Amino acid sequence: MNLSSLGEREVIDRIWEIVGKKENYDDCVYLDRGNYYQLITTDFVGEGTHFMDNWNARKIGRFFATINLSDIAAMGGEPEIFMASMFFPKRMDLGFLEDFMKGMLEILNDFNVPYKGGDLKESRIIGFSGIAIGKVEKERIMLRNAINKGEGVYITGELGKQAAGYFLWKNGIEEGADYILDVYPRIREGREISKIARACMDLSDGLASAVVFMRNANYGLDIDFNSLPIHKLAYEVSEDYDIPLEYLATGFGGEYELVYTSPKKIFGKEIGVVDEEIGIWKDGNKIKGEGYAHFSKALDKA
Ligand SMILES: Nc1ncnc2c1ncn2[C@@H]1O[C@H](COP(=O)(O)OP(=O)(O)OP(=O)(O)O)[C@@H](O)[C@H]1O
Ligand SMILES: Cc1ncc(C[n+]2csc(CCOP(=O)(O)O)c2C)c(N)n1
Ligand SMILES: [Mg+2]
Repeated sequence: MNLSSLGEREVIDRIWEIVGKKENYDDCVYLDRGNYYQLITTDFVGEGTHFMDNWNARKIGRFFATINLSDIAAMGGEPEIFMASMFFPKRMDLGFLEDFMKGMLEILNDFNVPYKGGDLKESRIIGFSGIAIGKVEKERIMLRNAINKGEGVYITGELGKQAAGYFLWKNGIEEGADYILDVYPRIREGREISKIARACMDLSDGLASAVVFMRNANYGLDIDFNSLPIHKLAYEVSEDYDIPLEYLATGFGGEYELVYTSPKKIFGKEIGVVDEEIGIWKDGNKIKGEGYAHFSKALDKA
């Protein structure tokens, strides 16, 4: 059986079956260190899947550091150190590596996170695997499933810009790539949000995936599509290329904004409530889809 007939989530379940014990899905692993939790997260980006070798290397570096720090932000934490393993083909120009490092360090410097080394290997494609370690006060940790009935659902930033960028790029408009890479770690927002909110995740795979991942045994996110903050580029791309706005705003992902539930708004916009009624609703109809999944054929068709 090949991986595309299973899809990303099923493959991860198979991994845990082999281990024989299942860890909770969350943005970071958290370890009890006495009076705080240590947060550990790893994220990989690779050529062909997340970027192409002719894209702006400095922006790829910024993107790479951002997506790794983003998982610390989603738990309400502060990043402390960063490490990176790098894979390069022999043919690659040193200039790409130099520009990549500049971009990566720009983001790390914004949060005073020291780069502590990693690993370097020859490979057929360019790839980067990061490890970010951070910490959060015990009473401020935010978990995906710690939602409570009656809380509001909120989001930082806008949806659909990266999806729009992807389809522009796919249609020959090279600048589309810059929109895909234009993300920023919501560490400062996460720190503020964690003073009040208990449930949060970052949007790597789209808002539809938050609906799947943040539900618990009793409640979930009840989201009103018409209240979503959608980037203007998504409206334009939806119109110009005849791609459903619902898909661009909820099904593609790559925004790395924070979705959180809370008794009150701290940052961003209210988009729904925690309720027994679960889903993203548009004019009485539930929007289909569960977000971006690796190994799936969805993007090939788009
Ligand atoms: N190789 C793996 N082995 C075991 N668990 C895995 C593996 N890859 C991913 N997972 C688990 O699956 C979950 C991934 O869920 P999800 O993709 O929502 O998390 P994420 O790290 O925030 O995402 P992303 O990679 O999209 O930024 C995590 O809890 C992670 O530990
Ligand atoms: C060339 C190219 N094609 C498509 C995309 C979009 N993209 C790739 S993976 C992903 C989901 C999150 O990733 P992950 O689950 O790995 O964190 C998204 C939105 C891209 N960035 N570059
Ligand atoms: Mg995450």
